[in-house]
Amino acid sequence: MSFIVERLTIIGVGLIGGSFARALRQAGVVKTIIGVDRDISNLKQAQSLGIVDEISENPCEGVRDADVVFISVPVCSIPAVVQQIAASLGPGCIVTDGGSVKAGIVSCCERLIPEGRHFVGGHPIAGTEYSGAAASFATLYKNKRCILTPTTDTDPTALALISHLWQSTGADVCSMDAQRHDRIFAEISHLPHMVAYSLVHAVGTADAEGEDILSYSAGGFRDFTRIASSDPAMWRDIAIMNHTALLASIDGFSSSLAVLRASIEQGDGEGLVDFFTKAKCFRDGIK
Ligand SMILES: NC(=O)C1=CN([C@@H]2O[C@H](COP(=O)(O)OP(=O)(O)OC[C@H]3O[C@@H](n4cnc5c(N)ncnc54)[C@H](O)[C@@H]3O)[C@@H](O)[C@H]2O)C=CC1
Ligand SMILES: O=C(O)C(=O)Cc1ccc(O)cc1
Repeated sequence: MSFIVERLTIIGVGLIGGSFARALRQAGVVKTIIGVDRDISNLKQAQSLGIVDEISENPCEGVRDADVVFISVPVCSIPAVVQQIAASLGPGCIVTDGGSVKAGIVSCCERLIPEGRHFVGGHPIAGTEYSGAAASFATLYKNKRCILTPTTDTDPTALALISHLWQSTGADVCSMDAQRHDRIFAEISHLPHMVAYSLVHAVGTADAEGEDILSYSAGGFRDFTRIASSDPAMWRDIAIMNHTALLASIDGFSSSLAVLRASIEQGDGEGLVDFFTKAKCFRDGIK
């Protein structure tokens, strides 16, 4: 077996960190995996499930002698974790992350990483509405995209190693500018989560007569709103950190909804068919 990495530390052994560990272990490319998490019961469960070999509640202790550190905690906590561990990173150590927002994280973390250590921003485009180590699984990243967001300061060897690790999980790796990443994912991921949360919120609170409206939900409502079961703290952080791009996406969505509302108000059947046909074409074109 040829290891690419001797010691990998995962800070935040939840769905994303736990799945990264499981996939790399299955691929046989990492020798020892150390898990760090502030939730000790989650951490012990990760160890008993064989996701990590060693555990620590102390991030500075956990990263000692690590070759690679993967940070998979909610996005607003990522720079704080990097600040906490910075002085404990050994020479040549590569720090990377799996956060859903990139520009703020990359600029903060590049500033925080000491000389001779490296940072590479990343985001696997795969997940579920579940959280915690027990929800993780080895095939989460198989045939899914993973986006890396290098800058002109990124060390090419560090970038190549992180890319190789993600490829070992079965992911298709590509690189993109962090600002562009945040604009794209505001539209295709963050907006849909906001719409799903607000739809369920609206329908749930519209039940003034106590008619238990939600109990009548059919497949369409359930399919469309699955992601509204996602972790609220994770989505609070994403909404706050990507607020500029997300507000622009919400405004675009509001305009689209206003066009639809006007067609309904005016009884404009042709306008409605045009609107639905255009949307159906976009949807049917997704591979
Ligand atoms: N859930 C999803 O579908 C996806 C999530 N992401 C990103 O991955 C990251 C992790 O998300 P999940 O794995 O879903 O969350 P999770 O809730 O399953 O796991 C996060 C873990 O981090 C721990 N944690 C939180 N703050 C910490 C801190 N300051 N120090 C140490 N441990 C801490 C929690 O106890 C938890 O075990 C987030 O940044 C999220 O934006 C990226 C792609 C998909
Ligand atoms: O559950 C789903 O379908 C998701 O969309 C998961 C997801 C959540 C956040 C990301 O940054 C990427 C993927």
